[in-house]
Amino acid sequence: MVIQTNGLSFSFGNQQVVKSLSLQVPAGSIYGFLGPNGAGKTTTIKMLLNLLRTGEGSIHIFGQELEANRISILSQIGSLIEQPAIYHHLTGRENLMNRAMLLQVNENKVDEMLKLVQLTNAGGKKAGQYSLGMKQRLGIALALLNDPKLLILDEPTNGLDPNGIIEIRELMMKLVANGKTVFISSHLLAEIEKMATHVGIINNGELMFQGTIHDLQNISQPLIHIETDNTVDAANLLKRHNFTVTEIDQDQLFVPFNSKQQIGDINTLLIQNGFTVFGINKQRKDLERLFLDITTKSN
Ligand SMILES: Nc1ncnc2c1ncn2[C@@H]1O[C@H](COP(=O)(O)OP(=O)(O)OP(=O)(O)O)[C@@H](O)[C@H]1O
Repeated sequence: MVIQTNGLSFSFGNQQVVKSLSLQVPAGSIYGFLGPNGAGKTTTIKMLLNLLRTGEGSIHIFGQELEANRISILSQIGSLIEQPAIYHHLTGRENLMNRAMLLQVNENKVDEMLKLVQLTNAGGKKAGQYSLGMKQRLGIALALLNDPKLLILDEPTNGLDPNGIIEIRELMMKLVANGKTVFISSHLLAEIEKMATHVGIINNGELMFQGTIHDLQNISQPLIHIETDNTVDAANLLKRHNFTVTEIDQDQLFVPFNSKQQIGDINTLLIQNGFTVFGINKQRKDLERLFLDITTKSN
């Protein structure tokens, strides 16, 4: 394991914001650390980077205890938390040159990094004029300059447009293909699902799920959302025809999605039985619904 925590906890005053977290991040993974705002992601990340002192529990990175091996461990981690530390009056290339000199990294590495994050053409432009996505990529290039084995990124896609998100995703995949391990936090399930190999889900400081992306897909199966003129009767009809109805309220009901054909079959069945179908469509589970499933399944 590249990161392994055991019973990791942290409190701000008497508010416990991280509760007995046991994270397992395998080498070569893109580990998506998923949770709503305020769940405790940034606090956890700060502990992993030794920016906050661990309350209780232990952190091992690269198989070594963090506090006792702080310098050697941190020198092999690249990180980006909150805003990237960029000088806006310098060009992207100058920002990298600056850091390269500090770290005594060969200048060649600067151009290599610009290329990796697709900023070669914009390298001569002032970083203050970069879009948010370009700034994030420059921040990642800065974090990668000393060739770390592990990259820890806190919500790197926050505020990015869809293109910016795709660029970050592609970059993560490239990094992992080059043998790195990436730990990336987000509050968006859809975003994490598209790039992660492993996922940890945190809510109110507690780890609610940890596993491979396939394990997650098993519990985050999409749903068919159906709106008709009589929800209760429609649900009963579907149940009589062996469809599972997972949720029902006044205006809508949900059936687990299996195939497009199944949507057509349900539509036909409802119409043939005299129902008016206002809407029928495939829907991904949002984080709240997923939490609900995880908690009901583990009870
Ligand atoms: N310096 C601080 N002092 C007191 N409470 C704090 C401090 N920093 C964070 N908290 C609280 O700790 C909890 C967890 O915050 P944290 O920033 O770790 O969550 P997060 O999952 O990263 O959320 P976000 O995505 O909104 O940053 C929140 O309730 C937050 O208000």
